[in-house]
Amino acid sequence: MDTSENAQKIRSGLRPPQVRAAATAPPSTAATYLQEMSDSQHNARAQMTGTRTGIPQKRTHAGSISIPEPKRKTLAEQAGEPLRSGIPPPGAGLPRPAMGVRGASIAALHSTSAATTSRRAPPGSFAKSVGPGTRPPISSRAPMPSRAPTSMGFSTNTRPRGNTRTRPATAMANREVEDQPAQVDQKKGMNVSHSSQHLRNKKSQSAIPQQPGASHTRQASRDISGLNKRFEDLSLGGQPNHHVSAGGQVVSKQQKQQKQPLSQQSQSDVQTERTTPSKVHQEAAARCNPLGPANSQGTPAPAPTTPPQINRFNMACAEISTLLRSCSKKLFSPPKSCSPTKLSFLTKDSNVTSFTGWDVDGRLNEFESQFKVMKEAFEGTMTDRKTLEEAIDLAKNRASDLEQEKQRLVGENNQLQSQLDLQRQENSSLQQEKQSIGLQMEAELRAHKYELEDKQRGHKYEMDELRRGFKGEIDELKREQREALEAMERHYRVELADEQAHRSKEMQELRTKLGAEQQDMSLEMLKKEREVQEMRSHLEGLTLDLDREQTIKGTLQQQIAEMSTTNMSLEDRMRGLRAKIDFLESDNKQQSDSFASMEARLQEALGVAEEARQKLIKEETERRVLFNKYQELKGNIRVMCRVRPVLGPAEGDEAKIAFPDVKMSSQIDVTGMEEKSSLGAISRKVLPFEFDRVFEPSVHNEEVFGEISQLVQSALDGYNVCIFCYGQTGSGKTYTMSSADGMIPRATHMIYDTITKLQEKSWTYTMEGSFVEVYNEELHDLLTPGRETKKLEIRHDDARKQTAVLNCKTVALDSPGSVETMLKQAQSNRSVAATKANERSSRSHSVFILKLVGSNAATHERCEGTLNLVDLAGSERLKHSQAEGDRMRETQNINKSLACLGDVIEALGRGSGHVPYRNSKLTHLLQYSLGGNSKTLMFVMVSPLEAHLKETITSLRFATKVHNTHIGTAKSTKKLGRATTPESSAGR
Ligand SMILES: Nc1ncnc2c1ncn2[C@@H]1O[C@H](COP(=O)(O)OP(=O)(O)OP(=O)(O)O)[C@@H](O)[C@H]1O
Repeated sequence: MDTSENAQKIRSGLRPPQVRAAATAPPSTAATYLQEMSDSQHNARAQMTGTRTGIPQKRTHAGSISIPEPKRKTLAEQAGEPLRSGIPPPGAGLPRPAMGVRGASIAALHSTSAATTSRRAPPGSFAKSVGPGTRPPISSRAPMPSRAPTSMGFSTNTRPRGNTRTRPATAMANREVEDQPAQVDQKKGMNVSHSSQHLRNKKSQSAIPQQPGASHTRQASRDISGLNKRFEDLSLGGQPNHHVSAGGQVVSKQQKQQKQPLSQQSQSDVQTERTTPSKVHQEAAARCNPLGPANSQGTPAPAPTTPPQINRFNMACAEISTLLRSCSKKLFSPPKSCSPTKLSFLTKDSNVTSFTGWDVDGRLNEFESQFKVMKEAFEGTMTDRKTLEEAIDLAKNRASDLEQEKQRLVGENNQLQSQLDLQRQENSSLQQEKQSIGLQMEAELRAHKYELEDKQRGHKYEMDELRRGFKGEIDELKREQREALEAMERHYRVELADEQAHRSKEMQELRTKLGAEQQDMSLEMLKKEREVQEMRSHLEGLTLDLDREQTIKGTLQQQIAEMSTTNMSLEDRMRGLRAKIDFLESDNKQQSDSFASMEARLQEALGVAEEARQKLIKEETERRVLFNKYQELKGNIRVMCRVRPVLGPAEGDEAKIAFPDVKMSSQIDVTGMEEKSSLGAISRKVLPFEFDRVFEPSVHNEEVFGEISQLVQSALDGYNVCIFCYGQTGSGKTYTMSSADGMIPRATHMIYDTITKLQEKSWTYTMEGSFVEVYNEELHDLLTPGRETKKLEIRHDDARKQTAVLNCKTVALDSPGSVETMLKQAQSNRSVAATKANERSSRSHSVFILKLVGSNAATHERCEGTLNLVDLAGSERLKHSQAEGDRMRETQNINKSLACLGDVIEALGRGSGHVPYRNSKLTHLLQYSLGGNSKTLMFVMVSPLEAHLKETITSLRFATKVHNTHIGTAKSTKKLGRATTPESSAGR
């Protein structure tokens, strides 16, 4: 065996022999023993590892095996296997990183050597210790008398059953005692503590069997233990951060963290150094040299707090210790018989005949080479020891400082511990107090709970008592309430019945009253209907009477004509008779007879004529009565409307005025102003107005007068008649009233005609006219020039129901031409008065007063009537006045007079006892022509222009208000000389 092979074995886990043992024991014998012990140990450990755990092994350390161990072959089986020479190449089992031995624990080294030499070795390794040949007899293996018959029996010692002491004292036992904790620690991944190492040393010492060379072994063990102890003390004293493993190897904290890879690295280093044994010395020198190149070779640097020389020294010591331990184990191993060299493990299949025996020389040479290497390393280490003593001293000083710090900390710790004890005592007292309070509270809670339950029971009992008590009271109250309700119900039923009876009685009374009222109303209705029927029948009778009278009149006129004819014939006969008388005078007797007959006939004719005249007068009286009644039936106040024509295009647009009532001509529809609704739509309403007669623009004054001629006749018959023309300026009032063919001339002409005709009936009339103006509530005589006029005063004759104006000129209208003269004079005077105002006619009321006084010589009747033809001021001044001074006064007076006229008409319509005639000059002047026996006609004049539409509507509304007024029945002012009135005449 060469040097490299020895070095390889040293790094693979073979322990260097103990120095003392190596020095004392014979080299050959010691080498043989060591080699045999090592092989046996490897075999036994391999078997032990595989059989003891029985679980899949994993490599937790450099020497651990992580793969399942194959089934252990028996020695007999291994003996039959072919011999395999040499140690398996490194890394044949598991790959191992290349690492140095530094930092690897001794246990790891042990495991590594066991794994590499025994467990991982091929069966041929057993041949090195056992040999492939025939196994020597057991007696030849005297050094292991107490060993188990087979290696399997060794596995029982590996179990922690405490039978290691009873195991036969063999080198295997010693190895077992040393390796087992290390292996366990390796499996746990822990470092072996100082005490455990010390204990193992003791165990190993106690486990050494009494065998030859035991004293040397014990001495060597003590030396190694002492050396380890010194190294460990050195490590502990100089490096607090380092621990000593089971083999005395120093492991830093950083190395702990890198334990696994370091272990693997150490394995790799061992494998590497097998091939280069010369590096051992170099490494040892490097380890001893603090400034050596060890760190530069990738070795993990020690902790910064540890001097590098100390680390290297510790590692070198650990390596030395490892080597010494290996040697000592070899020394301690019991002597064995020579192991067969280069033989396979002995198995049942082994060919025992080929066993060649034990190679003692080879093993001895190997041991010697190892010893030399170890000696050299030891010498180098010892040299380094001296170099590192100073570092050790420093470490000791550091240890002393740390010891002082430790003492201080211990003191503080004791102080804190005492405080902690006090706190604990206090805490315990508080806990006790808490417990006592808790108990007290529980007791109080229980007491309170019991008290509460007692009170609840008491309250429940009281509640039951109260409930029972109240139940009776409630029943009593319910009964009383029920009785009260029943009493109230009876009472209210009685009241309800009374109320119903009372209401029924009232209903009955109301029904009776209502029936009576209905009957009264029915009777009233019947009475009214009868009155209407009577009126109608009376009207019909009057109409028939009128027709009859007219017929009679015609007949009488015819009779008169006939009588006139007869009279003429009679006169002719008289003339003939006179001629005949004359003839008879000549013929006396004959003539006398003819004369007498003729006289008789004449007297008869005169009697008939007188009778006819009397009848005619009587019929005229009856006609007046009937005519007045007819006028009364038509109404004492009438309203007629007249629309003037458009004079030309210069006047502007024409308003939309319609006359829908073609037959009666009593309605006028005026399309009103544009109105804008809330939605913005523009519309115009059609406003209908109804009057007694409506005259279209095409109607002339002649036709208009035909309607008022009856009123003129009434005036001739002795009634007061008032005809107004109301309307805005330019509507045709003056045209209607005072124009050449207006109402005034036509009335006068009619009156003249009528008077002439009435003369036949013994009626003679006197007609006087006056023309006044009401301006600013003052009367002005239009027939008197302005400078000559006097203040006019109104005098009323209540007896005659006539009005006289003092200082007013009255013109006797004895001819038709006198009326035109009067009208022209009035117009002339009005123009003179209007010198300061161009529109005087529009701002004053003109009143033409025509008094008619008639007398009937035949009947001695007398009648006095007044015809008032009034041209009112323009009505538009009512609202549009913005005048000042005189104009404003004019306007105010016009408004006042027109308002008073409306008030008077309204009062007359209501039948009020007081009629405000005196509120204005106009109404005061016309007092006896408005109401009473008077007859009133109002013409509302309407302009056809769109521009005057608003005033037109206003005028029409005013006229409608007047039209709805009914004035009492007119009475004739006729005074007969014999107190004959038309009514009395009619009655007759
Ligand atoms: N029915 C008609 N036919 C023809 N022309 C008429 C008619 N009515 C009125 N006129 C003419 O219209 C004009 C105004 O008429 P008139 O003067 O009568 O109005 P008025 O209201 O009486 O005036 P004022 O109020 O100023 O006295 C006159 O020129 C008149 O000739």
